Amino acid sequence: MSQDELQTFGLLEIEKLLQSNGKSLRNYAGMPVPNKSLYDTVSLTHEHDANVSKLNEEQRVVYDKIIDCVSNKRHGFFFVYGFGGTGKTFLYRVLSAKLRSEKNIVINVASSGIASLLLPGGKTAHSMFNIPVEITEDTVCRIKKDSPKAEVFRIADLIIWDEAPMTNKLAFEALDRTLWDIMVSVSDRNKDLPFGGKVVVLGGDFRQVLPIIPKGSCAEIVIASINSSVLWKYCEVLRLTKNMRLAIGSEQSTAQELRLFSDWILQIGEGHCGTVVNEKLFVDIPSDLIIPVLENPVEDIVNTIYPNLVQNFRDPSFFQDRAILASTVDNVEEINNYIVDLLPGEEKNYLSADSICGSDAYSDVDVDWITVEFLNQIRCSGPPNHLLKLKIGVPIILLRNIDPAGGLCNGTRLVVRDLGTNIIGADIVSGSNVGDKVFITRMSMIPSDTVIPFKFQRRQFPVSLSFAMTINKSQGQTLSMVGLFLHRPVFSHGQLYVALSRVRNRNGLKILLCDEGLDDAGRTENVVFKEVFDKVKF
Ligand SMILES: Nc1ncnc2c1ncn2[C@@H]1O[C@H](COP(=O)(O)OP(=O)(O)OP(=O)(O)O)[C@@H](O)[C@H]1O
Repeated sequence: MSQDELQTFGLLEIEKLLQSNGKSLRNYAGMPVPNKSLYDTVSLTHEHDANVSKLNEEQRVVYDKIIDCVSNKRHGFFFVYGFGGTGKTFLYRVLSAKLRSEKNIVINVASSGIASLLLPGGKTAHSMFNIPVEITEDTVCRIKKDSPKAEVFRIADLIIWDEAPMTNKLAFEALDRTLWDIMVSVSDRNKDLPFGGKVVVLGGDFRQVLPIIPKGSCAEIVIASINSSVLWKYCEVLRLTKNMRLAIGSEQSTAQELRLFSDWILQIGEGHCGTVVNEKLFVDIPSDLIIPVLENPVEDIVNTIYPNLVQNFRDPSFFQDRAILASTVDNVEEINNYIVDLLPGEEKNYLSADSICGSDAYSDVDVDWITVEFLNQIRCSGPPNHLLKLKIGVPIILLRNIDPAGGLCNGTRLVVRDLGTNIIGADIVSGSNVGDKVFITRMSMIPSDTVIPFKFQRRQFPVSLSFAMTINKSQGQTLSMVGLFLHRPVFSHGQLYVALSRVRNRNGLKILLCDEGLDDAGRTENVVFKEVFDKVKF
């Protein structure tokens, strides 16, 4: 490589890092800029040309509408509504390749870290748009109008936001206000348009888990969804209904079997199958999917999903593609602790350092009363527990986005290889960087749990065991073997659908039902807030 090529290569790498943080070399006076486009326009053109002809009719309609808006500099707000496998990601990739090959700027984000890894140059929406964790009707994103990030949004041609239904509508409204503010200074014509006149494409599936509202009622959760937002009236819903995952590759008989399975899951997602008893919806589970309870339900599901655990435990691929899912954190912890105790090897216990945050005044809480021991006992969603029990060879899941570009985000699964005093070595087993060896250090985490009336921080490794995980945590994961532990039935919209749709075929699914109080053992409760579908207009 010549000196010039080397310099261009180095500058492009720096520019990529800067752009992933919403900045650019152009924002720093005196810095040289690469004399080539950040994207390899030739290979993007090839990628686009190879895939555009494969788009099915529905995908083509969406593609044409969006390209038309961007090419003619018209605003547009779309929702691409399709269940898993209908080719949303494929479509986003073709769109991004087309526009980037023509030097347009495309911002790809997703609500979760896992989904963002599937998008070209994807980031989580919260980090890309600096959306505050605590959000109200008046919130704006933390982006200054004269900042480099604002400049990127000013010139962006398309924003794609995947898995939109799981994000609170207030986050989209905050982005709308922020873009309005940025764009209105460019042209007055933007002042009456949503998102300041940008072309914005949201995507996802309303059958999946909706925004989390701690202890929220059906009405509260439906009202927090994007399709209850004031912005929704500007949105054009574009539907994808053809399952492309099944359409390609499978033999006829297998495809037929897969289709039946996929249709059953969709019916469950929409609340169209089952029996209503006392205003609750129950679904019959086919007997061949049920794990019989012999004595101890935990032992029964572990033996089914992790057969010959102690012998297979050293096989690096054993944990790669399987997990037990449960609806509550208590059940998840019970299963994880049961398994880790069974395994051979020295156990290492890591304790967190917990402390009350800053000098915030809590008018209704006596801070002196809050001891460290009390903080240690708090178990909340987000940070790990005070005590983390690990052994070499166990699977863990990340609880924070550490390095999304390196495949380390909230939801990435790993297998522990080294347990140091201040560092954990692990191999990535899911997502875009499978096989990479990484090191994880402790970090301070502040729970955003609004049920706790004060703020505290926990310094701990941002991981938990992942033999079992909550259904909500599994959204976005693809597994080949799933054991669904329904000791307590699901309690919120979309959970049963998400749990059942983690596997690609029926052979990979087993369900243990032991809902206390249910007379009929072959059934489980399903929760579907049908109101959320009523608000999707076509
Ligand atoms: N038009 C197409 N031609 C060929 N293959 C396609 C097409 N559309 C999608 N696929 C393939 O079908 C599979 C499912 O598509 P994709 O992952 O884009 O769906 P999705 O809607 O994003 O699903 P999920 O929500 O589960 O991620 C992928 O393997 C993808 O490459």
